[in-house]
Amino acid sequence: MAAHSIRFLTPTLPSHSLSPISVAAPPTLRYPLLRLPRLSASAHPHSSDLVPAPSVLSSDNGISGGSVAAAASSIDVDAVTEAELKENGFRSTRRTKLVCTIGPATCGAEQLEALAVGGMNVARINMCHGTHDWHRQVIRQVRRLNEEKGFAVAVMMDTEGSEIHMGDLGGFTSAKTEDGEVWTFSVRGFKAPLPERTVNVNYEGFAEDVKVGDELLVDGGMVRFEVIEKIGPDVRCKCTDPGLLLPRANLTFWREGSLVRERNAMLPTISSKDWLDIDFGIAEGVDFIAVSFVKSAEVINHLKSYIAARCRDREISVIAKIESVDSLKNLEEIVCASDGAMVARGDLGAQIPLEQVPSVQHRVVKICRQLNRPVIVASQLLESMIEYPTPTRAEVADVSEAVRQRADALMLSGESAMGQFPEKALSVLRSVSLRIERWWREEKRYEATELNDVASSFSDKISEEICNSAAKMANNLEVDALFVYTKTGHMASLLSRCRPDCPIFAFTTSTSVRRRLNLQWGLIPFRLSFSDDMESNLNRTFSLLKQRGMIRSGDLVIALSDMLQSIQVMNVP
Ligand SMILES: Nc1ncnc2c1ncn2[C@@H]1O[C@H](COP(=O)(O)OP(=O)(O)OP(=O)(O)O)[C@@H](O)[C@H]1O
Ligand SMILES: CC(=O)C(=O)O
Ligand SMILES: [K+]
Ligand SMILES: [Mg+2]
Repeated sequence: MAAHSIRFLTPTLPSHSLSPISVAAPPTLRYPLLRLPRLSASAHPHSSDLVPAPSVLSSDNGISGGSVAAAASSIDVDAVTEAELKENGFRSTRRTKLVCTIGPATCGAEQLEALAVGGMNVARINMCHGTHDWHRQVIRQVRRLNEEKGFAVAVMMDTEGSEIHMGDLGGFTSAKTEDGEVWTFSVRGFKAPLPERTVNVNYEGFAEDVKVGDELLVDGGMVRFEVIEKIGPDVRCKCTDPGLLLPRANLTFWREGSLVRERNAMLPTISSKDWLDIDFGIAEGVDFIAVSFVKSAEVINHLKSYIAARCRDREISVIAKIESVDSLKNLEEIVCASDGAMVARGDLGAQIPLEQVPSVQHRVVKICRQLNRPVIVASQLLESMIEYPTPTRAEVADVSEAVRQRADALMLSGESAMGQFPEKALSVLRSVSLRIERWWREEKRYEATELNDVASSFSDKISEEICNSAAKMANNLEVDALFVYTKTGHMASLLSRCRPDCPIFAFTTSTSVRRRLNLQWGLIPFRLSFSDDMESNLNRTFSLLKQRGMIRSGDLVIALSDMLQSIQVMNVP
C-alpha cells in the first residue's frame, strides 16, 4: 500500500464519520474529506463483526434476476476479474475492455468459455451472417456460461444495415481471385452451385447503377475490380487487386476517385430485415444493439424509443457505428443521441481514403470521451492472426495506439469469428492493453485532458463535479480503488470518463446495468443490492469483498454514491 500517514485511532469504524454528505443544498456546499483510521487485520481481528450479512454466492447473471433472498446478501462479480484481483491486486486490472465477434470458430460452448476466461467482456454477433437459430444458440450459451461459471459477458447485436453486399458464395467459405481474372457480379438468383467466377449481389439496382470504368471495392478494398462490361443483370469486372472474397462481403463502388453514394443515401439505415433482427435481439435480451451505417441522429432516436416502448424492465444500449461519410458529417449529433459509438474501420476505410482513418479514429475517440459515451475501436486490429499465431509488429503498434488513446474497448472481428487463433488473438489484446496502460501510468504520460461539462441539470452537474474531483483525489492520494454505488450506472460512467489511475468498482443493483457497464473503461461492475444508507452499504461491501479476498484491511478507497451524491475517503477496516 502507498505511504499514507493515517494513524490508527480506534478499532471500530465510527459511524458518524461515515455519514454521507448530502447535496440537495446550495452551491456553497463543501465536501469535507473524511479520513478514517487505518485498521490492520491484526489490530482488529473481528472487523467483520461489523457486518451481519453473510456472503452467499449467487449466480444472478442471467436476464432475469436471481432469487431475492440470495441477492440481498451476496455480491456478484465477473469470475475472471475476481481471479485477477486476487492474484495481482488493484493496479494490475485491465482497464481497456475487449469485444469478440462470435462466428463459426467460436460458437461452441467450450470456445465461448475459453474466450470468457481470456477476458472477453462483450460477445458480438453480426446479423450479416447466420440464422436466428444460430444467433439464439450463441446468446443462450453466453447466458448459460454467465450463470454457471460466474462470467458477466454482455451480448452485442450488430445490424446488417442496408448497404450493398455480395451473396454467400454458394456454400464456399471463401474464394480466391487472381490479378486480371474476370468475374461476374450478378443480381440474378442462381441455384447452387454458382457458375464459376460468379458472385451474387443483394441489390437489384446494382447493374443499372454501376458504369463501365467504375472501381468496385470488396470488403473495404481488400479486393478490387474494375467494371469492364454490363450485360443485362450481369456486370463483368476485372480483378485489379487480388485477394480473398468472403461470403456476404460489403461492396462499394467508386467513380473518378469518388465514392458513389446516391444509392446508399436512399436506402434506410435500418432495413425491414434489420427491424426483424432487432425484435429478435429484444426478445433474446441482448445488452447492446450496434447500428450499421448510421447517417443521422434521428435513426438512433427512433430506435431508442422503439426499444423503450418494448423493454420496460431493462434497457438496451444503442451503439452508433461510425463507418460512412454521412456519419462523419453528423458525428457529434449522432454520438450525443447514442449510448456509445464504434469506429468501424473496415467499412470506413472503404468510404474515406485510408490515410484519413487514423485521424478520424482519434476524433471519434475524443468526441466520445467529451460527450461521455463509450467508444469501441474495431476492425483489423490483428488481421494477420486470422491465419498466423503471432501478430505483426504493426498490428501491435495499432492496438497500442488505441489503448493509448484510452478508447473504452477494442474489438476482434474475423480474428475471433472465423480465424484459426481466436484465443491467441484475445490474449494479444489483453497483454498489449495491460502493458501499455501500465507503461503510461507509471511514466505519468497521460496528459490531463480538459473535460467539457456534459451535465444537463444542476443535479447532474453536482454528480459530474463529484466524479471529476474524486478522480483527481484518487490520483493525488494514490488510492487503491474508487467505489461507486449507482442505480443507473451514470455516475460510474462519469468516473470512467475521467480515466483515473486506479480501478473503479461500480456497484449496481441491476444485472442488466452491470453487464452494460462492462463496455466502459476501467469499470469493474458488481451486482449488489444496497440501500440509501451508505454506512451499511460500505460495511457490507467491505465484508463481502474481504471474504472473497478482493480487498484487504488498510486499502485506501474513495466511495461515491449517486443516490446521496456523496464522497468519502477511508481505509478498509
Ligand atoms: N455468424 C457468422 N457466421 C459465419 N461467418 C461469420 C459470422 N460472423 C462473422 N463471420 C465471418 O467473420 C468475418 C468477420 O466478421 P465481422 O462481423 O467482423 O465482419 P465485418 O465485415 O467486419 O463487419 P460488418 O459486416 O459489420 O461490417 C466475416 O466476414 C465472416 O466471414
Ligand atoms: C465492424 C464493422 O462493421 C466495420 O469495420 O465495417
Ligand atoms: K454488421
Ligand atoms: Mg461495417
